[in-house]
Amino acid sequence: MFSIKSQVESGCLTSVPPKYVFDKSSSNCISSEAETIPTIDVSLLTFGTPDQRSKVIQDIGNACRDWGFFMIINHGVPETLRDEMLKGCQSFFNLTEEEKKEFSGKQLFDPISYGTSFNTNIDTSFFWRDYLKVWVHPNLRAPHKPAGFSETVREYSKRTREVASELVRGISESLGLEERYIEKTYDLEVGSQLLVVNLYPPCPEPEVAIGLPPHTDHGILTLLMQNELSGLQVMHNGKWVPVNDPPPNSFLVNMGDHMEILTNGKYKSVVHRAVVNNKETRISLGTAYGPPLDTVVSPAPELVDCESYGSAYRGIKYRDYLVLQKANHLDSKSCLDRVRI
Ligand SMILES: O=C(O)CCC(=O)C(=O)O
Ligand SMILES: [Fe+2]
Repeated sequence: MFSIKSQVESGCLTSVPPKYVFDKSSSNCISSEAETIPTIDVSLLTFGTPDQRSKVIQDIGNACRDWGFFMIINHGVPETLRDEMLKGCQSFFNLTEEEKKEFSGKQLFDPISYGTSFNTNIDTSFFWRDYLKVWVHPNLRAPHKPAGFSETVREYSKRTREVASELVRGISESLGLEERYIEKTYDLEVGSQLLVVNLYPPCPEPEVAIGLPPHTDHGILTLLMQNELSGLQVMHNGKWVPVNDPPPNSFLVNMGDHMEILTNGKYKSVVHRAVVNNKETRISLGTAYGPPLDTVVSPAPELVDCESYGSAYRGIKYRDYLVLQKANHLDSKSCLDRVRI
């Protein structure tokens, strides 16, 4: 399997090969309005006055309900660490194909896997994307190449995990639950954390290919950052909202399928996609937080309105959900639809 990076760098691609042509026609309506994606100052959760704290919790709740997606600033992850992480990822992808081959995982739960597209065994059209996936919690296993990368991955994973935990506490409160409710009920302290690095090389015909098709993320929430190039689009009120010019040093946060399951649909996972450009390589780094792999997640009883609707999703082991997602086409909310009651 050739990485798309090596194909682009071979200099032979003047058009998109047929295998990479992706039909966007079923849902390609780009929002023309200047939509404002909410921005949350997360430092107020820890350092704000009681009034500022309750206001920010309310803002988080509104952002989760209305968008399922928001940006965070003042999160405490140093800019130098973010830069170092981006450089480390770039250097990883710059290793030779021979060197990277060592990391091409064979199984879904291999601690490290390097590959291209999503699942080349079943993808009907390939995505213009190479990836590196690393399980960084509860056990950290990072690539031993390039030099120094594993230390950066360790530090980045630790610092982003702290931010995610803070956010989950705020989200718990925004639902009227005790601050640590979600964390305790779903054992998040020993939960899974999967780092996904996406590399999207320049594409000769960006309009006919896709970096990542419309999909939702499997975990509870995802923290995402990118190099200076845009490409992420978020589905909002039936239209794609391009995420251009996020505030400097911000993370993008999106609700995953397990947030939708555990809140019984109160906070929905958000469909998003990554488009490509014809100029430069875009890199994005997503960190997905979830429960331990063997935890069965079902809607929190406190959030199930038994009198009217009852549980909207059946309980499923996080591990089984991941298997289900990987065995099927990455396609909007199709995986979540399988656990809906
Ligand atoms: O590249 C992006 O902005 C999106 C990445 C993404 O959606 C993912 O890794 O799940
Ligand atoms: Fe995603």
